[in-house]
Amino acid sequence: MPTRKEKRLPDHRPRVMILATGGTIAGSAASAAQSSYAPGQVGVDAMIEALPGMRSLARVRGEQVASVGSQDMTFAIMRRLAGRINTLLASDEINGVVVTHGTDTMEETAYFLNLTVHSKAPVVLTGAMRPFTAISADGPLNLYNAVAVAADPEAAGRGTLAVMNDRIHSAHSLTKSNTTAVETFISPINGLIGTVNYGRNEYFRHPFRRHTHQSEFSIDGVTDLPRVDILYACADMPADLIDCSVERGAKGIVVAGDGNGNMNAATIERAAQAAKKGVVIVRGSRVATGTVGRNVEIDDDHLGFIAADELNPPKARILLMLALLKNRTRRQIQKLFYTY
Ligand SMILES: NC(=O)CC[C@H](N)C(=O)O
Repeated sequence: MPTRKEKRLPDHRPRVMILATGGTIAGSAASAAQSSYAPGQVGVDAMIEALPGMRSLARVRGEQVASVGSQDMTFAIMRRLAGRINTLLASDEINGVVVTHGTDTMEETAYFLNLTVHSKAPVVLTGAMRPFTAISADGPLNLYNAVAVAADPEAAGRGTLAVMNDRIHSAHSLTKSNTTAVETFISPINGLIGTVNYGRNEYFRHPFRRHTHQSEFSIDGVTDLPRVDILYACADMPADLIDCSVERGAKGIVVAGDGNGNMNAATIERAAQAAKKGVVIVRGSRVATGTVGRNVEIDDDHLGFIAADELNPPKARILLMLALLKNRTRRQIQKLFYTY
């Protein structure tokens, strides 16, 4: 029996746009076995040229949106990406989009796009842990697999995805778990969306939370996002970090709490005062797995805090920034954390 892909005639191949932003996938080192390298050096056309086999999956074009290591990713670039993807997918000329991206903040851009792209068409982030020039570079196969998923109608309606190391992750669950290993990405909350093996895709589930075409968030006409800081909790945390953020103009603070979103008594007191003044305090966790629930050891109802539920601190920050674009009550903001 011929497979679905073998039956496709060449001129019926789906059209996939690769939007490149830099990262290790475009990284270059002086030699093939060298741990120091510069991310974001190889252009999108060179990456496409290096993978002629990709053309059997899709008609592929590329655009260079940025050339940064993703530690330098900005909301300005994310907004530009979201705008370009919305335009491309509204035109019906593109069936799916791949975004090449550094891995450091891939989960943040993936989650931002999950909330601000309004289309069912596949949007797939990918990257690499080894530079383009390395021995056993992982980028080419990741890119090949990402194109296979972006070209696949079965990937549609599953929100923004990330394809790394043969795995398909949802933007909601994806997180980086190792500083250097190729198997760095995990989906610890709701599990994997699927797997992809040399362009053969298998899906296990749809994301449980709202995304993309169901999202109520829009960045049309938005030039600035409100400042939201992340404060990392630890034993004997200095409580005046809260005051510093408020003084610098933060409209919201996500505390990467210890354990189940905890912080010491002094920080709770300063955070409660900030909350009374209108700053939105979200309790997340510095722990990589598990959720943060309301009113466990901290009385959120009384203190006016929000629980991050399934979102890690950087994603909680993004949801809060978008939520603060409109006047919303604490109750409404908490509901967003249960919804997205
Ligand atoms: N593996 C990577 O992509 C890390 C490289 C770089 N720090 C980035 O995030 O772009």
